Amino acid sequence: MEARFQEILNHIKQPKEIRLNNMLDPFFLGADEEEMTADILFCTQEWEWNQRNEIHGGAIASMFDTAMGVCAAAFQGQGSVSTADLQVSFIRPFLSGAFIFSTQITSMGKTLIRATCVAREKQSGKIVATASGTFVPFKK
Ligand SMILES: CCCCCCCCCC(=O)SCCNC(=O)CCNC(=O)[C@H](O)C(C)(C)COP(=O)(O)OP(=O)(O)OC[C@H]1O[C@@H](n2cnc3c(N)ncnc32)[C@H](O)[C@@H]1OP(=O)(O)O
Repeated sequence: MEARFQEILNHIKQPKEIRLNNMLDPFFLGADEEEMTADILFCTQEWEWNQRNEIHGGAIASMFDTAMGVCAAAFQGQGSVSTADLQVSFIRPFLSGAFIFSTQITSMGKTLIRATCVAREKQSGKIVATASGTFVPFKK
């Protein structure tokens, strides 16, 4: 399973051009295949700041999209996915540092893959945001 995650992360970070997934720089920490859970780390960067030097909500939503999308693709086993919907709750501001995004695939359906994700500040373990998302295997 680790090899599958690394393959997907290398694939989405591989292009030389400036792309959002390259810039967010997700780092795989670990996964449990039976439980369909995985942890992905993001280290905050200055370009993600808003006007108060917090991480912009759009960047946080992108981290959730990438974390859950990578998990959906990895546990699905082959190919890629598209995001059908994404809901985010911003609980505490993301200040500088590292954040662990823990995804749970809650349903691996015939057409839809449903996921939830909890983001915690690495240093304190405090929950800073939660999200849910729906993903569809990419058919093109
Ligand atoms: C000029 C206009 C420009 C407009 C365009 C720019 C748009 C930019 C949009 C953004 O990107 S904003 C960034 C994304 N959103 C967040 O980071 C919001 C994070 N969530 C919160 O701060 C609160 O949940 C929220 C204000 C939305 C709701 O208030 P609550 O009453 O539910 O929470 P509360 O005020 O009790 O704060 C929750 C926790 O956050 C902590 N907190 C809040 N602000 C903090 C802060 N600044 N620094 C450190 N901790 C902070 C607060 O201490 C508390 O910790 P504890 O539970 O441990 O006590």
